[in-house]
Amino acid sequence: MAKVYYNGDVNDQVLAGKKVAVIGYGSQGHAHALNLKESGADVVVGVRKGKSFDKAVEDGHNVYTVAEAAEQADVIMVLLPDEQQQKVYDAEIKQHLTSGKALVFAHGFNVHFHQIVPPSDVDVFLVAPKGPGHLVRRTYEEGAGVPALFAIYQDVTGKAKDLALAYAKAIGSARAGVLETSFKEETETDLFGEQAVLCGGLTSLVKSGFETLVEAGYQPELAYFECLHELKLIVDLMYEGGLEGMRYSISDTAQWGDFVSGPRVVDAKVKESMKAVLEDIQSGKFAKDWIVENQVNRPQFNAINQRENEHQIEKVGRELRDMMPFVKPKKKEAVSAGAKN
Ligand SMILES: NC(=O)C1=CN([C@@H]2O[C@H](COP(=O)(O)OP(=O)(O)OC[C@H]3O[C@@H](n4cnc5c(N)ncnc54)[C@H](OP(=O)(O)O)[C@@H]3O)[C@@H](O)[C@H]2O)C=CC1
Ligand SMILES: CC[C@](O)(C(C)=O)C(=O)O
Ligand SMILES: [Mg+2]
Ligand SMILES: [Mg+2]
Repeated sequence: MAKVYYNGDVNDQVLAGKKVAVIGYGSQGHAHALNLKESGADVVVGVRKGKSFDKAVEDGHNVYTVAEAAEQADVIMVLLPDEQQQKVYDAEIKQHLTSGKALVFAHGFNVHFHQIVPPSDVDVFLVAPKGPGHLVRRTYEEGAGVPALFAIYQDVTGKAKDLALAYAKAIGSARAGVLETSFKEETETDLFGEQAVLCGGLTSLVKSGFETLVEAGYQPELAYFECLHELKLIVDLMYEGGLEGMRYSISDTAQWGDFVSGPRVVDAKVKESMKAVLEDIQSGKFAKDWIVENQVNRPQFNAINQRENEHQIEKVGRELRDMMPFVKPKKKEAVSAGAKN
């Protein structure tokens, strides 16, 4: 079994006396900055002026431009959108990466795909929570945490591993378990997971199920409950007890349908498609396409996003969720076009 690090395995002292700059105050940024601060770390936030900046000030942080934060920090955690990182790194971070500092990421995309080439005299590592930033924050507040991966790309000081683990502990992840990986493995598995299963696979499965029922004449509200709302309740059981734990709670009829119909829907062809998705990630094709899409101001991303938001399942869902205040996002985790913090 892989070595899993927990709080008791971590030497906190390596973070003592170091200033951490959290660059970006979105989904991950706000969670890291608040958790680090409450764990006793010396934190500053670096972000451009706007909603995120104002929110970071409101949350009680010392907030600077990216360049000012990078200049004063020993540990620089880059929590900007992947597609923005190279530009901001070149303009505001690179010149402040003096010898012996640490450059840190929550996802290996830019380093692995050579968009950012760090200088050879700094530590470079990643601490990647395996969950959305708002849950990194929420679970920390509840006394728990989101598991994380860490990977060392460069260890100049000889302390990179200790520092990565101390960072992971300070954001709450060592309460749940921290595993060592490489930049390559983290980047490729994270991209695969979100595309094939967690986000892309799931939204396509949910929409296909919803459309199949509605096109067959069933009520959209019923299709929403069956194919989307109840999913959380089923996934919660899988989260707590794996597939077996979930199957313990469902009826034997459902379990039989799971066994005989599940593989008819997600069949060998789907697995072939998953392999093709993985190959595009491994070859760098996905990364190249995404970088180019951003260079031309995201025409496809924006068009698909608009079409998705107008799908019938979203309209029905908004109406139904308005009637269920208890499913509303906690605090300010609301869906909005603006800052994701
Ligand atoms: N979302 C997640 O839960 C996870 C993300 N990650 C990784 O974490 C990193 C951050 O992602 P995520 O938290 O989703 O990012 P978000 O999009 O939620 O937040 C980005 C932040 O960066 C700021 N920002 C954007 N562009 C600039 C700029 N040009 N100059 C200065 N600040 C800028 C935004 O400010 P503004 O409000 O002004 O736009 C915002 O505060 C990525 O590497 C991602 O892969 C890893 C695990 C999970
Ligand atoms: C599943 C999506 C994710 O990889 C994540 C929350 O871990 C992301 O990039 O946001
Ligand atoms: Mg992920
Ligand atoms: Mg990801």
